[in-house]
Amino acid sequence: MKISLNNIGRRFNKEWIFKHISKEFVSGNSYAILGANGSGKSTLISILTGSLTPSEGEITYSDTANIPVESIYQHISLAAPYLELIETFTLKEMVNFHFKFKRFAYGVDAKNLISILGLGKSAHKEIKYFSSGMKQRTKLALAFCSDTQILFLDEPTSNLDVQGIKWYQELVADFTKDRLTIIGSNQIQEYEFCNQTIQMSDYK
Ligand SMILES: Nc1ncnc2c1ncn2[C@@H]1O[C@H](COP(=O)(O)OP(=O)(O)OP(=O)(O)O)[C@@H](O)[C@H]1O
Repeated sequence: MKISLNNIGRRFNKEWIFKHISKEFVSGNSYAILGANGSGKSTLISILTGSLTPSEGEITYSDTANIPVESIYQHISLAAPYLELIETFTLKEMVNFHFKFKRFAYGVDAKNLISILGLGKSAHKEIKYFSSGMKQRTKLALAFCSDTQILFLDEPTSNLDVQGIKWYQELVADFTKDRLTIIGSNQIQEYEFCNQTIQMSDYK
């Protein structure tokens, strides 16, 4: 899988957030999109996931053939602060619902996903009663454990404690092989495994 950006720029009203990004993102690699608060990391991720259009430039997705932007959602997983879980579902219902649309990664099923999460005791608790860290773990586990070629993580360790960060790093080791992983971050512990970095300040 390859995502190609050709001279991409995005503005909101008259303010250009970034300009002239030309870059290829290729499976088997992990990319960290880095920059200060408000520098445009989440905006770039929204363009890469196909949920926001660029103001200028072209984005193309290709595997064995080109994939139209309207279909790319089938190939991606995303965990991000602005992506909400369904609060009235229990954890078990949330997992079952998510995997109506995505397949489980190799070797994972609903039962051991909840065990990977370490939330077996909360399987029948509604998400609205979860702490912010429990919600973040749930978002991450759903994204990592889906059988998708592209994994997007925006601020993946927000709300995680020290143990949670270690748990996140174990998921990275277990579930990013052969995938295209793209992380929006300004925390080293989230992206130190990435072999490529993109600095938003280079595109102002
Ligand atoms: N829908 C929108 N309308 C207007 N401005 C927007 C919109 N979305 C984002 N912006 C602006 O774009 C800029 C980049 O925001 P973005 O959320 O991409 O930054 P970020 O690098 O992800 O920040 P953070 O590290 O704080 O999450 C900010 O100035 C923000 O106000």
